[in-house]
Amino acid sequence: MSITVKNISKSFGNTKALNNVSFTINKGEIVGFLGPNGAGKSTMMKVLTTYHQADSGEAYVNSYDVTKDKKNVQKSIGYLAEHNPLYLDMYVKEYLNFNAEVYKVNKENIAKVIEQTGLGPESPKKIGQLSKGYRQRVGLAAALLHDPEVLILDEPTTGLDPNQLLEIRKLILEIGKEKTILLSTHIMKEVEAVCDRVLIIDKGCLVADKRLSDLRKEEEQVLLVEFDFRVEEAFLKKLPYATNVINTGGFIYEITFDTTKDMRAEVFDFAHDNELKTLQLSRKNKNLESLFTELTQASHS
Ligand SMILES: Nc1ncnc2c1ncn2[C@@H]1O[C@H](COP(=O)(O)OP(=O)(O)OP(=O)(O)O)[C@@H](O)[C@H]1O
Repeated sequence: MSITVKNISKSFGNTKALNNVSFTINKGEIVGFLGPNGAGKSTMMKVLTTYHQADSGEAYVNSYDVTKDKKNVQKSIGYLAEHNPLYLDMYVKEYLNFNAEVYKVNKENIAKVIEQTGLGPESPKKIGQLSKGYRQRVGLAAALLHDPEVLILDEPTTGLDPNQLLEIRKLILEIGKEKTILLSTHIMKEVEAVCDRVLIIDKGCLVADKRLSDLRKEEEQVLLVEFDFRVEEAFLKKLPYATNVINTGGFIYEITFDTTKDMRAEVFDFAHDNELKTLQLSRKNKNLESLFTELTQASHS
């Protein structure tokens, strides 16, 4: 087990930032830590990196206790903070060299992390001259310098343009082949793009712990279809796998299917065979986004 969290609670004054949170992360997993603003993501990460001490509960990284064995925990973790502090006047190599000295890391690792994070062509430049995406790579390179088993990334793609975002995600996937990664975000697409599993936290409480593959399997398929005529709901229910039909207004119907097979072609053919015209047909899927909304909005409304 790379990370074990048991009943962790942490308050700041009257704010309960973490409320009895428990989860485990296996070696080699990429886990998304998803939650609205202020849900407790950064606080949890800071407990794991030993920056914050929890009020109660236990947490272990690489089997080391975060309160009793801070040194070994820190050696096991590479951390990219939300506001990644970089010295903009330093050259990339100089910055990594500085980090290697501070953390007493073998300097041979510098070339390795430059290669690993694709910083090669930019490495002779000053950090201040780099784009935000490349600055984030410098942060990642620094986090990887001591070759930690676990990487903790706090909102690693915030503020990046769409191209930089895709590149950093690709890099995270690549690094994830060798490391356990816990990454916080409020972007659901990010979780879908890079994670094996998602933990959803809301108001300090863990409200979901799901494998993305299970979530995909569980998904019901909901199609929104508009015909040129009124059709009886019971008639539409004759479609294979149809479990529910709702007329949402006019000649528009929301049809739920209990199958992973894409039913759009089937609906189109059904309309055609019954002399109906299909004016629109779209998939309104139940996915991570709807799960997130379901779990985090109930308590906000
Ligand atoms: N050092 C602190 N002092 C006081 N309150 C804090 C401190 N750190 C966090 N909090 C509070 O604890 C709660 C959880 O904050 P946290 O930063 O962990 O949330 P988050 O999920 O990371 O949010 P975001 O997505 O906005 O970064 C918030 O209500 C926040 O205001």
